[in-house]
Amino acid sequence: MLSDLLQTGTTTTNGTLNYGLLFLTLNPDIQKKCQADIDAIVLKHLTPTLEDVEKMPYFQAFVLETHRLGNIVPNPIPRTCPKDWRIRGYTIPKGSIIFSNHYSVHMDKEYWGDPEVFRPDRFINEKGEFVLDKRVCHFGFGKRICIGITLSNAVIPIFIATLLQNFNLSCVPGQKPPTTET
Ligand code: HEM
Repeated sequence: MLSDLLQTGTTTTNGTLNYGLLFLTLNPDIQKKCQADIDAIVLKHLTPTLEDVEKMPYFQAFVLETHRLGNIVPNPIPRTCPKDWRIRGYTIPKGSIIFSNHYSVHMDKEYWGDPEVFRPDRFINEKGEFVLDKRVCHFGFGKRICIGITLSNAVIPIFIATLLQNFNLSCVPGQKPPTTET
């Protein structure tokens, strides 16, 4: 059980942090806007807290966009249908293996318009507020949703906000910039 928690928790959190730092490095303007959000709320000699993060609309939008485009768990654990199930005119027979496809939801062109673009502003409304979009389903759904949500939602923003408060991230001069291709 402990090894399950360690494995599921480390690869996902580590992967999301890697993507977050990569997106910031490749998008200096977005990085500056995140730093402006952090500097407006957190005094220089203090470390950002979760309460602080809740007051940073652009930074929250940046974290959600990292989950969307990072697609750390594109095809989660398959599930077995426990009984015949009818949904929207379809019958799913008992015993069917169900695969959900988070990647297709996160990259749906019809819904997002420009899914390939890293654009935190898609989660900011006209009043400048952060708007959570439940289409970003990186933790899964329903009864078997990820049990590490609270931990990840604390670790990821605080880790990145603390780094951004103290450092600027940039590509190494004279070297090819890193790529988001795997
Ligand atoms: C960014 C970080 C994370 C992401 C994106 C993520 C994503 C997911 C997803 C998509 C599922 C499958 C949900 C479903 O089937 O509908 C899942 C399940 C799970 N996650 Fe996470 N996870 C993250 C962090 C963590 C952490 C930090 C832990 C533990 C400390 C953890 C423990 C688990 C466990 C044990 C399950 C299986 C739950 C079950 O089957 O009932 N995850 N996670």
